[in-house]
Amino acid sequence: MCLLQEENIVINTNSHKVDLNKIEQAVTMILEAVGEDPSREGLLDTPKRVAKMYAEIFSGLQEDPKEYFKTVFHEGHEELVLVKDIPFYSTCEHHLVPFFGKAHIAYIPRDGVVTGLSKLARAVETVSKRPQLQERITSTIADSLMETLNPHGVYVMVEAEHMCMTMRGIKKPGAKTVTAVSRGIFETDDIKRAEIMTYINMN
Ligand SMILES: Nc1nc2c(ncn2[C@@H]2O[C@H](COP(=O)(O)OP(=O)(O)OP(=O)(O)O)[C@@H](O)[C@H]2O)c(=O)[nH]1
Ligand SMILES: [Zn+2]
Repeated sequence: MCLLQEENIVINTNSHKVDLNKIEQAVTMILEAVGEDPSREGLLDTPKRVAKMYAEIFSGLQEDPKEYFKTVFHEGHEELVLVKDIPFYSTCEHHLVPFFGKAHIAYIPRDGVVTGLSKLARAVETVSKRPQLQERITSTIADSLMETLNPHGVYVMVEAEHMCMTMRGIKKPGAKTVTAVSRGIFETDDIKRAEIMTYINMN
């Protein structure tokens, strides 16, 4: 999230600085390099817009998803909690094009300690807003939850379509990548894992 904009530096809530000037110069160079004329009317503000866009889509860099899980409630609930179909948009670190889809996050609280439901979605948002790999989104969320709430187990599944596989390269629109990470009890308990799959697939 952007707090301040002074001259050409955007300062995020985490004090991470994004140098808008530098991005603008780079975008101008890219436009020139591909044979465009950056001074034509339609492109005049493009470097500025792209710089603002990068500040937004990479705002999760140096934010820590674990911060969200400090919001806890003592509810005595020791059964499954699942927030599913959390939409996200991220950026493939290899090609800097989007990949997007849904995340499903499940955990079984220990000692009745639960976190706010929205915090699970906030963690997805933070981790997505970085140059990323789908596998890393999945494991970072699972490990952050394990380290902060110390639940009996965590299961995270991410389904996504990668535009580097659809609009370019191999060009396979519709191909979906599914990544899943099990921690704690979900690593060993096949029935508990199967239960989550049932809930995830349920309308
Ligand atoms: N494991 C993993 N691979 C990804 C992800 N996003 C993109 N990739 C892959 O990263 C690989 C990069 O391969 P390279 O051979 O270095 O790059 P490239 O020549 O552009 O590859 P092609 O996409 O096959 O044209 C590609 O196979 C992409 O599909 C991701 O989230 N996880
Ligand atoms: Zn890619």
